[in-house]
This record gives sequence, C-alpha cells and structure tokens, in this order.
Amino acid sequence: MAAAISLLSLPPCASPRHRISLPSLTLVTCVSTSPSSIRTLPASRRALPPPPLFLAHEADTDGTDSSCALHCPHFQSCSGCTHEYNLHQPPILDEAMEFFKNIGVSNFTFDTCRLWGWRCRAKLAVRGSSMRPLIGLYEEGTHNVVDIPECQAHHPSINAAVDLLKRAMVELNIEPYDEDKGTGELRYVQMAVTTYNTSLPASERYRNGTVQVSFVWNSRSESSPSFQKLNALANIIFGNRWRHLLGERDFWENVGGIDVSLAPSSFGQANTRAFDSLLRKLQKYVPYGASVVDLYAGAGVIGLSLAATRKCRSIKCVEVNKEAKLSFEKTASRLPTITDCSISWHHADTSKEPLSWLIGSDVVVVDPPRKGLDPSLLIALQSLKFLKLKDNLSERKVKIEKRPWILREKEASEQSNTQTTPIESQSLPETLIYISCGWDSFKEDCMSLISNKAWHLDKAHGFNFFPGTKRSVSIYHVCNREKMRSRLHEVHLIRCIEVLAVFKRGSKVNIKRKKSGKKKRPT
Ligand SMILES: C[S@@+](CC[C@H](N)C(=O)[O-])C[C@H]1O[C@@H](n2cnc3c(N)ncnc32)[C@H](O)[C@@H]1O
Repeated sequence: MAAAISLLSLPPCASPRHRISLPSLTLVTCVSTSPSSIRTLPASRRALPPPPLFLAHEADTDGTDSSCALHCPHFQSCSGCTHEYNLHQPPILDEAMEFFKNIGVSNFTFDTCRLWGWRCRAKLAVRGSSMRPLIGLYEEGTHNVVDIPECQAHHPSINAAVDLLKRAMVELNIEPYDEDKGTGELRYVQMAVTTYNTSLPASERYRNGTVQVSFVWNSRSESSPSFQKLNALANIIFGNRWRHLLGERDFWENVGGIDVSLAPSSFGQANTRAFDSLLRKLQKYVPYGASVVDLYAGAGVIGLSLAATRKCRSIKCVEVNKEAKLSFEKTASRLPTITDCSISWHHADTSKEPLSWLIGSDVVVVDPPRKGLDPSLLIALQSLKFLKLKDNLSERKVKIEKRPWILREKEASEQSNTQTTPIESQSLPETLIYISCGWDSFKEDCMSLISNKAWHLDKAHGFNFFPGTKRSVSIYHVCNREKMRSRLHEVHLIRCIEVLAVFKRGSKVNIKRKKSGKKKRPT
C-alpha cells in the first residue's frame, strides 16, 4: 500500500461555503476558513484569562461547575473527551498536588489554560460513504467512527476545514476507507492549525487560525486511478517521503518567543497556547549564559527558544527521529542573530551513552514520550551523585570516543548554525528540567531521581494541555500498512496533566531560620 498525505494551507479569507459552491474542482484547493463563517463559541466560552493559580469558580451543589462545562453535542458518543464538567480542574489535579506536597513542593501551581477550542492538531478517521462521509474519532471501544462536526475541543478552523473536506468528498465522489474490505480512498486526515499570522493584530490571530491538512490515502501506487482524485485533493507521501503539491510549503507557529516550523511528520503539540505558557515558565529556570542539553528534543523547539531568550552558551538538541531535523533547521534559520552560542541538533538515541550528553551541560531538559525516561538515562542522572563525590572532574573516567567511524557518524549527525563549537567545560548539570506528558511515568521517574538524593525537586507546575480528556486515541502514526494497522488499535489511557518539574542536583539543603531575636548591640 502506498499511503498518501496531502497538505493544504488554509488562508483565513473566503468562506468555505462560498468556495464549495463553485462548480469546478477548485474546491480541493479548498479550505479556506473564514472566521466569519465559522461557528465560534460565545465569547464567554471561548477564552478564559489564564488564572494565577486557580480560577475562583462557584461550584453547583453537586460540586460540578457548569461555567466550565464542555457543552458539546458529541459528548459520550465520541471517545475524545471523558469529562463534561469542571474542565478547569482535571480529576488528576488533587492527586498531583498531594504528590508534590508529600515530596516537599508546596507551591505547586496549575495553569488551566484555554478550555475550549484548544486543540490545534487533530488526527481523524474517515469512514461512511462518499455521499455521507463521517470524519471523527472512534466510538468508545469500537471502530465505528463518530462524526464530530461541532467538537468543542477543536480549534474552530479545524471544524470548518472538516466541513469543507466533506463537501469536497461528496463533489469528487471520494470513497472513505472501508476497514472490513480494505477498500476506499481516504482513510485518515490530520488537521494542524497555526495561529501565527503577523499580518493580523495579535488579538485576532488565534481565531483566524490557518489549517494544514494531511491526508492518508489508500492507494497502491501513484498510477492507481484513485490517485487522480488525490491529486485533485492535494499532495502525497510514500513511506516517510512527503511531497508537497499544494498550498504554502512552510507552516509556521510562534511559541516560546520564536517562529517554529512544523512539518507534517514531526512531533507537534496539540495545544499550542498551553505549550507557549509552559515554555515561558521554563525559560525562567534557565540561567543566562547556560550550556543546555535538550533531550528528546523533536525539532528542538525548547532548545531553540532557550537559545533566543536566555543568551545560552551552547544548546544541544538530541532526537532519535531524523525527520525532525528539517524543521529544526528551518526554525533555527529564523532565530534572531545570536552570537557566542553554539547550537546543534544531533540525530541520536538518548538511551545510548547518556552520560556523554550530561557532562559539560549546566542544564538538562528532558521531554520524553509518555513512557517516561529511558532506564539508562535515569541511571546516568542518578550516577551524577557519585561523580560529584569524586569532585575532581579530571580524575573521572569519562569514556572518550576514539573510533573514527563513530566520530564521523557523530559529526555527520550534527547540525550547527554557528561557526565553532567552543571547547566544552567538564561541568556537571546543576538543573534538570523535566517536561512530562505521562503522569504515572513521571511519578516513578521523579521518585527514582530523588530517592538516591542525586536530585531534589525544587519547583513544579501543572498545565491543562488536554482539558476534558483522559485519553488519547492513536489513530495514525506512520504510513506503512502493517505498522498502521497495529497502531490503529492502540488506545492510550492517559491521565492528563502536563508537568514542568525543576530538579536541582544533590539533596535539599534545609536552611534553618535564625531565631528572630533582636541582635544584641555591642556595648
Ligand atoms: C514528547 S516528544 C517531545 C518533542 C519536543 N521536545 C517538542 O516539544 O516538540 C518526545 C520526542 O522524543 C523522541 N524520542 C523518543 N525516544 C527517544 C530516544 N530514545 N532518544 C531520543 N529521542 C527520542 C520522539 O521522537 C519525540 O520527538
């Protein structure tokens, strides 16, 4: 099978209704998402101002808060959201506060973030018929796709783009995929929204989001008859190769103070505004001029935002998916000119020789997948305690790589946008910043880090990245039939809270307060 994906950039201009009514096939260039034509939420429900700690809501007598309710017609039939009330307060919150209090962090904060229209990235299954396509998520425990045209979690531009796509399917007679027969054409669609359009005033950017549309197309080859329809719809991927056919080639968002390039295949946060809040908070914990290693870096958004905002001496981004390199390069190309900062992206597996990434860095940032840190990295982080005990760093036996082919490989995997890499200091990291999207794995990693007193937890902050949800349904990862099939059946049960935790090396020093007696004046 060849799966195809198409990208469409959706400028916020003409109304989709207007476009689709055109008799020709121009509809496939589709998808303009005029804010005026999009059904938007009432202002009171669209965006809440970020609260300092919690919003002071009045709860109903049963403890629910209807002012923070989802009000979605698809709730319960669609598997996307799991709770309808108190979106500002995910069920996991009490447990998180208790956990942090028990390990000595009493000033844990929680940012409720945007409660509706927050999802800027959606992966949706396409089923039904060409005359009545269904585009949405699976019904709980089944493979029946539920149509979710009025999803309240989606950015409104996603709903508008889905609406337009359905009309295009009807007009072009595009068959949705049939799982039982393995027939049909359009199987999945990914919609990603960028809310960064500098031609608009900042206050208008969010609701005028532009959508990038990617299709997963069921076709054996580019010569298949159905492929012509896809060409009419947009552009193509085979395996991991993307071919851009239509719309803007580059897709940009602005988070953490920098412009970020988003390729269809690279990791991207679904809730970009919440991610921005997290990055702004994170930046404050990185001292100016620090050397930073960003592990599990993806396209290096975190590292590059630190490079731009913290005048770092060096930034190393380490990522196993080589597809992310292009986005890194594009993002780096838009950074303001930064002098005296060595910035590099390394195609490497963090779990292999992790100590080599830690030594020489002042700050380690980790943003692992839901399963948490690789065991070897966890061990390396714990082992810093013993390295510190030796104190004299030059005495330490740090394995120096001498094999020429490994050195060459390392060199080739590095991408630097500065001329020289300064001679690395042999310092050990004092700060570890852990960004977690998997609460259970985070707790385990956290306890491992602090239990041998290699690290102590200094600060913790929670972010409401997925209001109203408890799980994420993984419907699309890679465009390979076998892999796709196995991944399609994955339903991750996750308890949703994004955590930013700041660890300091060594055990916590308890500074005892001096007794507040007046000092005797010398007579
Ligand atoms: C949660 S994402 C974070 C991405 C990035 N920090 C961001 O905010 O866009 C986790 C990333 O870790 C990468 N990854 C997973 N296992 C890895 C490993 N062993 N070594 C390096 N990267 C890994 C994944 O490919 C993915 O890009």
